Amino acid sequence: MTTTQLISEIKKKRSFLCIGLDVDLNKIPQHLLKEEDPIFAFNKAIIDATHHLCVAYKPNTAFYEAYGLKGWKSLEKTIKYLNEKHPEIFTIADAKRGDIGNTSSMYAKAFFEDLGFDSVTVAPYMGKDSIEPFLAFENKHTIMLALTSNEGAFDFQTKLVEGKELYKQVLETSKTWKNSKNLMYVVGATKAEYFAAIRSIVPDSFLLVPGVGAQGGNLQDVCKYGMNKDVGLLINSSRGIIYASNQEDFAEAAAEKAKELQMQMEIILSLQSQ
Ligand SMILES: O=C(O)c1cc(=O)[nH]c(=O)n1[C@@H]1O[C@H](COP(=O)(O)O)[C@@H](O)[C@H]1O
Repeated sequence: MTTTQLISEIKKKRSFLCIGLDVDLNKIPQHLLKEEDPIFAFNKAIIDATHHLCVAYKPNTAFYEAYGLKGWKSLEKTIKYLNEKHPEIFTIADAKRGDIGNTSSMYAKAFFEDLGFDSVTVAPYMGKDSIEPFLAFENKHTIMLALTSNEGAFDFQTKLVEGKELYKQVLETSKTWKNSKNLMYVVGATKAEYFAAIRSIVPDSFLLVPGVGAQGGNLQDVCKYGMNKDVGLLINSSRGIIYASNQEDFAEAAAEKAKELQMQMEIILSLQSQ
């Protein structure tokens, strides 16, 4: 999917919500465990109930890898279902990969070609040659960690390197890489006070913003400093939406939570256009 298509979908749906499909068999309604593929059954019900409210889904691969081959098959079925039924929805493989060049090329093939995701998350620690193999894919997007939502973000990302915070160095350097137009960045919703500084370095890039909901990030604060002329934000919530109920009504409960966020986004978008 191109960035232009993503922007037009945001405008159409009046939403920049991304729903995280982080499926934990201990948290899903127990009646689903009777299904042949409980993870896919859960995802399908969530997607069917929420697809009109969001513009992206983000399965975090850890939640599938943890169940071995079965889990990977559930991930495959989920992305296939999304691509066939909702090709207008942006898909993110949250895998946080990145390795020496030839290995990164294989990761990129796995997520972009074999599975058919629109994007994949990567970690920048190994530098340029670990990220450029992902960027080489046309109309695919590489979402690089910039300033993460967790407490450990302060261990390295905000430390001064040659007089400048490391996350700023990462953002600036990444702009010099080949095909950097295919980059998006992860910035945690819990770090709202950093958005203005981040936008001054990457004014036009999309930011994937996790940390709203279960981690306590605030949507209004993020939008105030993080939005650009194209919106430029994908706000992710995983547990806050998909585990709204663990009973038979789980999909409707998830849709209600998604609707709450979408309505707040609609208000923010209408204020922005005034
Ligand atoms: O790359 C991510 O998506 C990510 C980066 C980050 O800084 N913080 C963060 O929480 N995430 C992911 O975003 C999701 C957040 O889930 P909830 O806290 O349940 O909404 C998880 O899949 C995390 O792995």
